[in-house]
Amino acid sequence: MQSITIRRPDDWHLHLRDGAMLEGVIADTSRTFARAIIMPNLVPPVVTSADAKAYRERILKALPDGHRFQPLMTLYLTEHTSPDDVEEGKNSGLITAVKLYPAGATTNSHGGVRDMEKAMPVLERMAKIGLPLCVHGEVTTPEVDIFDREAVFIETVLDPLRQRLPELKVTMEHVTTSDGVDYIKAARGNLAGSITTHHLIINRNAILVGGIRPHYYCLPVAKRENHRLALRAAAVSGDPRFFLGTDSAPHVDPLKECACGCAGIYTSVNTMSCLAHVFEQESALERLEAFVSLNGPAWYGLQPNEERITLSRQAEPVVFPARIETGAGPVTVFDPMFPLHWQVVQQA
Ligand SMILES: NC(=O)N[C@@H](CC(=O)O)C(=O)O
Ligand SMILES: [Zn+2]
Ligand SMILES: [Zn+2]
Repeated sequence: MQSITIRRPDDWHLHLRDGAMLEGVIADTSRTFARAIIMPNLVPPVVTSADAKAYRERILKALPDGHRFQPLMTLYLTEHTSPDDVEEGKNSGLITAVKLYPAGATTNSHGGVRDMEKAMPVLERMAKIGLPLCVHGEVTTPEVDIFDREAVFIETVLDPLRQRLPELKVTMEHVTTSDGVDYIKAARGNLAGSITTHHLIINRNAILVGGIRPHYYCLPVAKRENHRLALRAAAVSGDPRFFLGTDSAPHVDPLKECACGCAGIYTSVNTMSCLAHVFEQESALERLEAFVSLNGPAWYGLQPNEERITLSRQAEPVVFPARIETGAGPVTVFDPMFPLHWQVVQQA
């Protein structure tokens, strides 16, 4: 197949940041994607509907002329989040989901939830009104090995929560293990998972073999090859419970290339080219649309986009920039370590 036309995709997990970084990165998403779930882990985080409204306005203001893009806002769940504020945010159409970061799990998550008990009133309200909870599914207990944090989260936090509140819709974000894939597949409803572009492509060797490579470091950290293969099988299966959330997470290079580098991989620039490559390798190009354009809206109760984009396979490798320049500084673009031949040739 040399060309494929699909509904315009959405990104169900995206970090746009704020200020000069927001201005520098937004076009890389809005050029191709119609909508994205916007992560609330700013400094300070987006915790109230008023914060989300103001952030949404800043995003729309940063949007280049002529780009049609809808930011779907989330609130950062804290132990003090007000159930009424969350409900009002949902009713006004502002809020698409609430995000749970276990305290300390990832970038800018120190204000996250320490004691799940304290979050129960708001989680109960969300279950009642049908507002999904997006979770960064890793425990932060220092005794738990970083490669086991997702599996232990499922067992000790997620499953008990779902047993207690089966009506709550939960998105397990950036699934990185076969444990996560199996848990989602075994669920009898109200559970889905997003998968990033990079976790379909790299395993943990990318970070550590031949030298330490900070631009492949993200959270949850990439796992062993058997996990990557399980993620690929889930993504290309067409199973409606799996969809794209790029988790594209820009950090300026000096904050990654240092003694204690930040977690996050910036994939917005070449995500669709990488995904077409993966789906072609898996002989599943006809299911790319389900993963990037259909399964996500169905889960979030939205219509798929009516516009179409076309990707075509170029004879020569497509050249992407190694890094982009933003007003905040340079940001390295994800390098899949193989030539990319697919290119979005027609945007909506
Ligand atoms: N994925 C990452 O490695 N980093 C994200 C946070 C997150 O999604 O956990 C970030 O905000 O930089
Ligand atoms: Zn996360
Ligand atoms: Zn993220």
